[in-house]
Amino acid sequence: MSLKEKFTSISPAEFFKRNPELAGFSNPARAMYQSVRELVENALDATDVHEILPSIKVIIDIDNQEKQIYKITVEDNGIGIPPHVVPDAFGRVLYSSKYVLRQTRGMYGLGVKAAVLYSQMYQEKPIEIVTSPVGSKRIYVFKLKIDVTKNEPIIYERSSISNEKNFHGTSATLYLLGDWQRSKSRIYDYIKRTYIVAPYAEFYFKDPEGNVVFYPRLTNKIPKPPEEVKPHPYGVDIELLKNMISRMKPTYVIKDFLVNQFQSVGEITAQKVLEMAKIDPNKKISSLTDDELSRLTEAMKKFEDFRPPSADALSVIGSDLIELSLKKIFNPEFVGALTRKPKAYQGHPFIVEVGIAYGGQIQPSSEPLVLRYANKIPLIYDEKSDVIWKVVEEVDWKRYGVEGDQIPLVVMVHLCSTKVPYKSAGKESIAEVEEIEKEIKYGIMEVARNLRLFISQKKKEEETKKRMLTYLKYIPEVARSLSVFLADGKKADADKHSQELKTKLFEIVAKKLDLKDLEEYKLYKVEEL
Ligand SMILES: Nc1ncnc2c1ncn2[C@@H]1O[C@H](COP(=O)(O)OP(=O)(O)OP(=O)(O)O)[C@@H](O)[C@H]1O
Repeated sequence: MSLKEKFTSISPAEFFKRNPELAGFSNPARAMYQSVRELVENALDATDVHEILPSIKVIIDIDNQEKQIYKITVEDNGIGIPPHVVPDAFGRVLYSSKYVLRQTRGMYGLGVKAAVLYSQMYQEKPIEIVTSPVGSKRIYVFKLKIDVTKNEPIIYERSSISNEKNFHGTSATLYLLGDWQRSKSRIYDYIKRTYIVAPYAEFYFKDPEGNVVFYPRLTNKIPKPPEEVKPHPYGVDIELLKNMISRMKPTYVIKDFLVNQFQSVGEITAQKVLEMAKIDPNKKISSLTDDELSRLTEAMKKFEDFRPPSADALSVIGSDLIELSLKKIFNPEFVGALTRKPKAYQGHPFIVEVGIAYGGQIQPSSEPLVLRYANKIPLIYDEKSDVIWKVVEEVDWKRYGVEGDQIPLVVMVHLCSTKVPYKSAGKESIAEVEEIEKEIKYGIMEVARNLRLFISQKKKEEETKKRMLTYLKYIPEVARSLSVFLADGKKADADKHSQELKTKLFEIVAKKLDLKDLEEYKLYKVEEL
């Protein structure tokens, strides 16, 4: 037995090739779903974040029936990709344009590369990218794979053609070992739920069985795009400080550095923080010792008077769009939505939005249908381990008037943040961060109160209607008896009195019951009641 270990290091590409499940590629069905997701999310980030109304095409074909190899193409009308970055964007793990403080669907610089790695593990065709940046006179075509050991792209083909029609956007085609039957419902769900929060987008989807679904654009109103922001002092650590300092002029003095490079720090605040950290405000950043950096980090965390992190980096969906979509998709009786005020956790700003739909054509079920979203991405898998599910499950829906074993209830929650605390790189569930959990709870309670009002109003109306219908049965009889009494045996008078009395009695009862819509009842025929 040897007591010696052999040490080596591996590249990030090798790491994710060895552990594909960490990025959501645990089996052919999940891999197929995840690949569609990564491509669609990149397509949306390339459009709505840049105020382009998205037109997105997703086409899945079977490429080799026997081996179950599928061809997945996603095409967008986004900003396109400059040709010199295409190889790295698709062929170098942890290469991204999204490592900035701004809300985007992408975060890790991994998604599409994880799909390429999985793709090349079970079949030989490279990924094909066709792209043209906005205003470009050429359309660029690339075919590439990833050199797993070196974590760099291997380019098989690079060419370009003239861009006659001013096309801008990107089309990416991947071949991969998949399982359509087992991923079908999730992929359909994913596209539909993506559309629910992006009704300003249009989606064309063709599945490998040849079925086509088209989701039309419902509105041209596109939510305000997120802006890039500076870091907030509550979010710093020693490494972040060192990293920022290494990219600055060495002669920069620490006070100016704090004021100019962070949000929520003015001259006076900087002065106070530096006093707390016992650092000379005029000291050059390049000469700060490790000990001083550590004291500074602590002071920044402890200082209580910073303004909260700016929400400019966030882009909400908005309550009107949420309501519009829930109405259109579920055709409910009640719909309500709200966007909460910005809050922060660990220096990261976040906003929670909630939408509730109830009744109408919603399919009743023993549990509410929970639609979870993070930075506009629908989360489909791992529902039960998500903080949103936990909060919805803890709500006592009976308190809000939702009763019965089968309830027609949809609860949608959207969390947007510059840093969504996902539980894994596959981005399927959100961790339990106390501040976020609270916001979700308050958001749901607020909309649910309107639902309670609606339900109790509806109940009252139903009860009133029942009572009215009961009175309607007696009115003709009472009117007839009274009219005979008033008419002293004259038949013509009796008929006249009866008619007048009926109208009068109807009015008295309706007034007493505070009925608004009388026309409905006038149409009832007593014999039918
Ligand atoms: N359709 C597209 N249009 C424009 N740029 C794209 C497109 N697809 C990919 N990119 C660029 O390639 C980069 C890498 O994409 P990738 O999916 O690997 O990671 P990401 O989206 O940055 O993060 P994540 O791993 O969280 O998805 C993106 O940051 C983006 O700049």
